[in-house]
Amino acid sequence: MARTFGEMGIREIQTGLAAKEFSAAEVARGTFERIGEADGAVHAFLETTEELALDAAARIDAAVAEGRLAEMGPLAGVPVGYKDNLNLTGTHTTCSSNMLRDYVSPYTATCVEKTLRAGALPIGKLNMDEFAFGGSTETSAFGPTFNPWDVERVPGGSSGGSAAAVAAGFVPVSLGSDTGGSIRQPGSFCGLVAVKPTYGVVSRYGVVAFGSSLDQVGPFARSVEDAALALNALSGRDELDCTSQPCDVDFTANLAEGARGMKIGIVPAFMEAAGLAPEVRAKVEEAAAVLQDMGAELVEVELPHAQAAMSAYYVLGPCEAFSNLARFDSVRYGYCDPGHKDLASQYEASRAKGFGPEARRRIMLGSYLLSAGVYDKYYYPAQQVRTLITRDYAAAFEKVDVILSPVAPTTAFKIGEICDPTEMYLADMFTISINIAGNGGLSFPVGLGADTGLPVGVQIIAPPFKDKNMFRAAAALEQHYGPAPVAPDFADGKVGA
Ligand SMILES: NC(=O)C[C@H](N)C(=O)O
Repeated sequence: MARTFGEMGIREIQTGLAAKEFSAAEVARGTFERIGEADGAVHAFLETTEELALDAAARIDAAVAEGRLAEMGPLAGVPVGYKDNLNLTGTHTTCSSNMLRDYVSPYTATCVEKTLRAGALPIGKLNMDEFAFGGSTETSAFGPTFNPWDVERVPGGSSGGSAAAVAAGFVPVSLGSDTGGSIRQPGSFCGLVAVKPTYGVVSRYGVVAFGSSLDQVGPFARSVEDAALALNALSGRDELDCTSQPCDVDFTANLAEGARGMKIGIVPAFMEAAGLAPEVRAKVEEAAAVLQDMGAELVEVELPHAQAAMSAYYVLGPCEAFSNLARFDSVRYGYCDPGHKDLASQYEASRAKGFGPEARRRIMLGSYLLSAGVYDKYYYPAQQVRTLITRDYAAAFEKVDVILSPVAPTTAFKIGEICDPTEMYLADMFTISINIAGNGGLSFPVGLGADTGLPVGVQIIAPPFKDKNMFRAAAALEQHYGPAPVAPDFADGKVGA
């Protein structure tokens, strides 16, 4: 079967549009056709948005007819999918929860709006762990997403649908959100370039909040250039989010510079961490050697407080989630259990039925941790740990341009394999400290693990607002490893053909 549009990269689509080899309407229709044929095996999409995509395509086609394609923006004619915690007017934004099963967005998130203004074709909303709590996309109220590399395995989470849609070749670009690893870990499990920018690079307006001081939106793509182009479209100051920052960086600017002269930090404690699979460790060492061969210098750095990141996150994250999720009270928002005589029992029943077990666990934990007497013992010290971790990174980045580390301790595990929540939390052991400190992290796919034969990512961590450093190092690795392939069973339209 022929190459599908979703398998193409941004440049390939735009070159084809400019040369009139195909129209944007054909790109949109072809994309939905492919999703219709093959998403049954993956379950990446919760909703597709044919009408919106065809409207956007008509605008692109009109511009092509007038020779104005270049004016239509960096994502002109490119199919893009959105995690289902990003609002898009007129579509459901369920956060994969029964609580929001019927919620239809009355407004559009700034990050989504920016992709639309950059010419993207909006393809639909993607499955996720409920309210972004999880590392496997198994907690979705609508059933799990399957990893296109092995459909018996998880795609990672919480942005599992976003990762799977790109890995299966349904779309070249998708957006996810990352609070503790939720872009980078599924990026690693599905073999993609997956970017958690520095906190503040992308506006959070219209993103259903989990941990407001940790959440950040970023792109999934199969090449470093596509991820950089997508971030160019997403980034920048937004008056509607006071934590967003001005950003006039072109993330594609130094992709061709190579690694020569870069200083790459290696954290010995990460490489020795208990639970790190030998095949993942071997891949990180291999990537370090590749960069060294290209003329980069490897420098050991210490992050002495990073081992406390997990404990701090499971205090700060639930506390922020507890307060953010208070709005789903069955009156202002969310599922309302019928037939209750008083408000207290309506609240209780609606929240008990609307939220799944992991969401309830986080809410209860947050409520306990913020209660009088307990607050001082946990929340306050967790904030102090946060400062120490931030200082550790600042000290390390005085010596190096980026830090190279594992993304996740293992490759993708089987659906249903991890039932203990604390074991699931460990999937984020290398990603969480970056959200805590606020700097950027990128997962780059370095091929398949020697033991499991599944994709492995390495994490490239950048100093705050120097995200371009991680793009440069990732582009250098891409010279060696090549861009990420579509998962073999799905490449060239195999599944569903
Ligand atoms: N949203 C995230 O980054 C998720 C992280 N795995 C968590 O469960 O909190």
